[in-house]
Amino acid sequence: MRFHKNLTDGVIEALEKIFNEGAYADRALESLLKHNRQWGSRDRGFVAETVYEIVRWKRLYAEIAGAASPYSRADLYRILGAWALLKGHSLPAWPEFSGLEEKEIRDLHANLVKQRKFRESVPDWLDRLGAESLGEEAWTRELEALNQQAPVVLRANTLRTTPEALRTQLEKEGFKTDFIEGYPWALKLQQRANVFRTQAFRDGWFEVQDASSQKVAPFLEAGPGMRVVDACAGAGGKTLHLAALMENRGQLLALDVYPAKLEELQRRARRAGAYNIEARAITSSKVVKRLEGKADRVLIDAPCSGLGVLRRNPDAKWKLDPGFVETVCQTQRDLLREYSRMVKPGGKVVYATCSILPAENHLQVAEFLEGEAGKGFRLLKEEAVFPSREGFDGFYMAQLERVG
Ligand SMILES: C[S@@+](CC[C@H](N)C(=O)[O-])C[C@H]1O[C@@H](n2cnc3c(N)ncnc32)[C@H](O)[C@@H]1O
Repeated sequence: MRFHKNLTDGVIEALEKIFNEGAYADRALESLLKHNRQWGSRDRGFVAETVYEIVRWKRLYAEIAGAASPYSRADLYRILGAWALLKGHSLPAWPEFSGLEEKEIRDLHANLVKQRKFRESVPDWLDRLGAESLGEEAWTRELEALNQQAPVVLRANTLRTTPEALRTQLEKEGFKTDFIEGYPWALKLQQRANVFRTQAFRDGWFEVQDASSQKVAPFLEAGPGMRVVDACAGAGGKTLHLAALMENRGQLLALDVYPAKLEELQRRARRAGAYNIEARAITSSKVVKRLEGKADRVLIDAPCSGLGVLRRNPDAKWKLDPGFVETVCQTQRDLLREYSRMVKPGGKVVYATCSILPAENHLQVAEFLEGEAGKGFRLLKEEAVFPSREGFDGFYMAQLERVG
């Protein structure tokens, strides 16, 4: 591979924003690519992949490069150089890479990877928390899986098409996909690509949605004609799937505390041809109170640590802290208690997270069921999805029935 200075400068600019200014990796990249429209698709691919690789393996490469936060440009270039040498690329004779010796770097690497926290690049606190929560062996396995690059998975929107017709259409547009056994609406791209420019996307034939995430809406068993509340709807990943499963019939209320997310949801709903969705911002506790005992189904896709989706958001490793995990657990506790009341007797609630931590998952549900608010509920089924086993994101879902 030949390095081009304008591209490596772009990589360094994005890393500075992500590591030193706390920018989200996807946003930093989006803005960089927007400002460099002259880059061709290969160049864009190089920049995006290099940034994500370095974000994913930050701790390992920073240690090898002897760089400490906040990183100077010289630090970041040394990190980039160490990454490139370990990938087998030869470095151009630029002053930014001077002093980087391949043998020395390989020796340092061989030594560091003996420790999981360097090999898998995680902060100490997270490594401890994961090992304490899941056990050493399971945590090692999950961390390794969470550091793989995620495949691009689409969900065929059955309000507009079928998985088979979508596959044919995408092939016509130059994108090869495979069905995934056990995931009826999922198509996996054979090669990573930007599918948002396709006619199929513009026509609302699919959403990009990980295979594990596609399990959540069916878990709620919502059908046409029901009154369904998606209590933490965000930009609507699960809401759109629910609308399709409800065949556009019945009422689907999408709630969230952030109106901007709901606006995005409404844009997506129009494209998807989902017409039974009503988006409502939670501006006060009254919004939820008025719905008490009214819904046939309630989905609580709770805010969480996001530890199950680190493959997609590797920068979360560096942005999370123990305080955030504690706060989010408290929020989950509150939401489970308050939002479950929206379901009517005989109705069902699904509590879901994209985390693999028991404290956010089955322990949270067990605590709810033991408490006062959980007295009228019973657990019908639960499923924990682990990236090492399924090859997709980590998720958890529990289906509860209101019996009293
Ligand atoms: C895991 S995300 C939901 C993702 C979304 N369901 C999807 O499939 O795309 C959690 C959502 O909960 C929202 N949230 C946070 N606090 C909330 C609260 N108190 N009540 C309702 N929603 C909340 C966040 O804004 C975020 O959109």
